[in-house]
Amino acid sequence: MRYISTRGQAPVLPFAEAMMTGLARDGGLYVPEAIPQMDAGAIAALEGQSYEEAAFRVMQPFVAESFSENELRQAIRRAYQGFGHAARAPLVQLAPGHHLLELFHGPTLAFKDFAMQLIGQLFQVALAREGRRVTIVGATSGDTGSAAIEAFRGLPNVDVFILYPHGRVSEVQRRQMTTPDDANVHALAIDGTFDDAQARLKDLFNDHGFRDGVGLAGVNSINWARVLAQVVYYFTSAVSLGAPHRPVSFTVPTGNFGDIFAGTIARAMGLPVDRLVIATNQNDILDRAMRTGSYEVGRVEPSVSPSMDIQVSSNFERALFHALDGDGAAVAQLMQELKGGSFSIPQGALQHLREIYDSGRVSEPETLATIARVRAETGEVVCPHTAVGIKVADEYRKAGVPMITLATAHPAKFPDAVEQAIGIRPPLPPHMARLFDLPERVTRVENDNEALKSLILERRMA
Ligand SMILES: Cc1ncc(COP(=O)(O)O)c(C=O)c1O
Ligand SMILES: N[C@@H](CCOP(=O)(O)O)C(=O)O
Repeated sequence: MRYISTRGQAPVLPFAEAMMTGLARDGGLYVPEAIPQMDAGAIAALEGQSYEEAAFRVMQPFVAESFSENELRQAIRRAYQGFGHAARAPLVQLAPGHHLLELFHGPTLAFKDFAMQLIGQLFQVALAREGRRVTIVGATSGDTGSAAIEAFRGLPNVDVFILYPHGRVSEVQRRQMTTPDDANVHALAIDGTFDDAQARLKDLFNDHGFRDGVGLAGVNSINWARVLAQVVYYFTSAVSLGAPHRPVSFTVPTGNFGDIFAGTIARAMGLPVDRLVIATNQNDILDRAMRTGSYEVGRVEPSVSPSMDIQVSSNFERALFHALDGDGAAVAQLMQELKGGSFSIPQGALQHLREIYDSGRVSEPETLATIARVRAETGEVVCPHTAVGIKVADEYRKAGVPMITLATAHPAKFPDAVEQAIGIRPPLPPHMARLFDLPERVTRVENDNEALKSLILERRMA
């Protein structure tokens, strides 16, 4: 399996290289040249298997040229052994025909752990094999950062720099990033929004001299390996509700479009997915784009679901690439137009996207009201991102097609929002009991590439 860039001008790479590279050298995102297929028999055979076995079967064709079967199995075993639930990604029924897929049983309590724990393992195999070291720089609206720090802290051949928007993540999220005392971990609070952090990260990748000099690697969902690991739970949850014998739909709280794009890959591999529903908070660029065909960047407005406070949604580029039949030049042209603030999705591509995705937007009062309603009706306490998903899912539920809403984070990561909605502060699990007692270590940085480059050069342990 070879990986190509969505902009068509970067070297074609095998899986391990695409994983270590992050952003393609032409500014695009790596995608597989072809999507491996799973027929109905292979999908049905996932029934009753462990999460680890399902992960192996789903991912192996994508990575076979880079990792042996044994390397992949070991990496998967190590990645998920620390999860707090035997099923890894359990399903809970919310109402008849509506299920929550709980993706927050990993060490940092958000769905990011599924991919980050695995790529932490795969990076170690690849780095040891090549005797290399890398400088990971990540941009986060709260959850990617803590998951990356947890996966890479203390490793001798990796420095981790995480950029988060100052004052725009929850206190639990911030402390998860600022309290680890490992010398290779650097939390950086940028003066700006998540979009600014992500733009600076892409600038670093597009500065080839700097990139090559520090061995820059990325663990945001610009990294194909992040998307791949997230494909697995679409299969395991759908199979436990009757796939491949009946279709299911998914509603996905969406920001950078990585998680829902993983669902798109599951569907392209042969999983019978009826609808993939994009759920946004008030930062609703994706919902507007689906409704109007115009992708227009607005201001990032802080919300009670801060991890989705995103306007420039990285992985939408991957969806466009597929919708444009793999025309890298056309994608590059749209991304060029985006520098001016907007582009129009070509009509054929928009039609293709609408065949796969529905979308909805949830306001702040609606998010809080949904947390309260779910608590009253089911006893479940959900995080604000999950509440956004549940509200939109309810608009698209259909008789005979189970709806699975992705519960992307644990409510204890967002105690202020949950308390505002239901008057309860959900407790942190025991392994995080000391979070509020530990000293914080963070550096404020300007929203400026030269300042950022100097800081990284000064701090890395090369
Ligand atoms: C809790 C939570 N929910 C939803 C999302 C949106 O996921 P994606 O960016 O993959 O669309 C994020 C972060 O991105 C998140 O941290
Ligand atoms: N919500 C994310 C934003 C970054 O998304 P990624 O999936 O591209 O890493 C976060 O919590 O940081």
